[in-house]
Amino acid sequence: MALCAVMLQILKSRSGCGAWGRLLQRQSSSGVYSSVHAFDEAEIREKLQAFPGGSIDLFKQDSGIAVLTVNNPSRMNALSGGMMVDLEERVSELENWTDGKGLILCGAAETFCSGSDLNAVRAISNPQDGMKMSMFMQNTLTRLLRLPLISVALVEGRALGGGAELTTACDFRLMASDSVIQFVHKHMGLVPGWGGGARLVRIVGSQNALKLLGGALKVDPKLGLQIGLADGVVEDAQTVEAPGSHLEQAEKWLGTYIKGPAPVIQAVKKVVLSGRELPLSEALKTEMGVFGTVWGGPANLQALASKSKHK
Ligand SMILES: CC[C@H](C(=O)O)C(=O)SCCNC(=O)CCNC(=O)[C@H](O)C(C)(C)COP(=O)(O)OP(=O)(O)OC[C@H]1O[C@@H](n2cnc3c(N)ncnc32)[C@H](O)[C@@H]1OP(=O)(O)O
Repeated sequence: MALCAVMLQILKSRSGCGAWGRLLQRQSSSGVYSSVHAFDEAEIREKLQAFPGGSIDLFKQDSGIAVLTVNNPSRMNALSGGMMVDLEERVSELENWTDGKGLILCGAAETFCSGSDLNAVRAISNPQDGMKMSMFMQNTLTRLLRLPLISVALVEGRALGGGAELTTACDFRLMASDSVIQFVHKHMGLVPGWGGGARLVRIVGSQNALKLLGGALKVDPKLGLQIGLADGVVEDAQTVEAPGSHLEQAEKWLGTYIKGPAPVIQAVKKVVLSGRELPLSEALKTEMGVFGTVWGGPANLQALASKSKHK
């Protein structure tokens, strides 16, 4: 009887209508703030759209890897208000990409992102608007990190301020040899507001986060690797050792972790995501629900039929 109940839960979670299915759904496609928090998304969206320029470009590939590009090179890929809205829309598109497995977030013209566009920042430099932008960006970046895709930020050139925060909204970070990640917020009389502070603590620990924010330290690849902010270094395309462009190297690096069918890779991300975000008892239940989506599934049955050995 107990087994029947468990099976029922598995079947419910497969159809996405069980409690755990709902939990996962909520976790992956919702941000932090809603109308309950007096967050009026339409209002801030309209305000942000008054500051156009640049774009966020999405290129979904047959390989299951999408490339999301911050594109505003004349301003070192600073994020205009319009680009913030664009980013939210691209994240929505990715949430609905059933064949997706991986994501590379990069900047156009070999630099990552110089933070928010200072022209827009100057125009909305009052606490109320700042907090509304913070809620909007926290929602978007939380949803970016929660995508059922394994994501990597490819950092070339500079990732400054909000740009440094963007890098923390990916599962991994790869740095080009001359690149720098710098939380310059202190120099701007600010602290991170796009969720980058909270995420940074989880990535590098509170001691390192305090040093990076308090000192506005420049993180080069060596320091990045040392403190765990960087997960790898891409070689310059001109050097003999470099196996292709930075983007090709990032795709190859990511390829190791996304080999396999999309439902399995997405399940891997969901299990790690729930382990990262939920209390243990909830994470365990979520894991069981996700397990139910792949157990007896096509990839599982094929592997069982082929009597595979893992030598
Ligand atoms: C702090 C948190 C935060 C938030 O929560 O909103 C932010 O992100 S505020 C923004 C933080 N970022 C900055 O303050 C970056 C300021 N810019 C620089 O330090 C430099 O421009 C740098 C290092 C990115 C590049 O220096 P470089 O000498 O190589 O180039 P230029 O300075 O000549 O830059 C070219 C061109 O881009 C414009 N630019 C660069 N960054 C921004 C930006 N964030 N917003 C708007 N415009 C930006 C720069 O003004 C130049 O324009 P030009 O018309 O040619 O003078």
